[in-house]
Amino acid sequence: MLSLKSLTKTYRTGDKALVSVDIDIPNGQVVALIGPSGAGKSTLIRCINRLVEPTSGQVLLDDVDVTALSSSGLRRERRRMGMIFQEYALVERLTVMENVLSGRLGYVGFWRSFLRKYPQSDIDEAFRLLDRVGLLAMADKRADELSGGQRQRVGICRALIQNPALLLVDEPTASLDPKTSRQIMRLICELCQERGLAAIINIHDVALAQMFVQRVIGLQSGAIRFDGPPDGLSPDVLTEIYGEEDWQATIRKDEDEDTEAAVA
Ligand SMILES: Nc1ncnc2c1ncn2[C@@H]1O[C@H](COP(=O)(O)OP(=O)(O)OP(=O)(O)O)[C@@H](O)[C@H]1O
Repeated sequence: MLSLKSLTKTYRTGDKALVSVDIDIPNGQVVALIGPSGAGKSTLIRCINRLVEPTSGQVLLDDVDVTALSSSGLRRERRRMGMIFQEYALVERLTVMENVLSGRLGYVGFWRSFLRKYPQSDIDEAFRLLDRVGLLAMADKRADELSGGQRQRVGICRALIQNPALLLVDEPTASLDPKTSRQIMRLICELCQERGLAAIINIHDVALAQMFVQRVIGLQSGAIRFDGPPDGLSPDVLTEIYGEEDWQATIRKDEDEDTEAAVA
């Protein structure tokens, strides 16, 4: 379980990026974080693993107070938080397998990591994960030979091989075409369910979020304006989060769901 308690971030510039945010996310639940540019979505994700230091409030992951950890304790705890990025953050000249195994760097000792010599159990797990995401045949390809969707699958494997308790996902589909975006969202949600993993996905595409997650949190000016199931995103709610707009075309309709189920 992830609990954010009165999480607040004010940058040195005076920008109030988060204002007393309270969220509980049980294991296995995938949450989409939506909101306009500047709402505080990236800040929220980065405060959870303290890439951005919160100004006040608490982050509790399975009763560990992440906000109270020393730097060595924080390093250990970050292993339990897998991150998936918009731009994949792969090492281009390394193979798919090496990129996946780099997710284990926080666990292996200095010499093993320096020599990139991983235990056989890690290598076996990397093969299992690549098989799960449909990339087994590509294990020896260089990362720079992959498509965007394939790269994101490698990024997903690298996060999962950490054996995390939580996935922090920052705009995973922003660089992908619509079909690949759906495949990646579906994959992330399935994997979280299979592994009982909690996840927060920062996503701009409201309709895509509605298709796949059980819960949506809408941020605006650093505060939560909506927290509920995807079908609760009415035009009024979207107007409160984003401002005045014709929302009918954005809100997902039941017919879309039927089409999606038919092509899946
Ligand atoms: N390093 C920083 N220093 C000062 N202010 C910052 C910093 N990073 C973000 N901000 C401010 O904090 C607020 C929230 O920014 P944040 O990047 O978290 O929003 P976001 O919802 O992720 O936006 P986007 O969707 O455009 O990525 C904005 O007002 C932004 O200008």
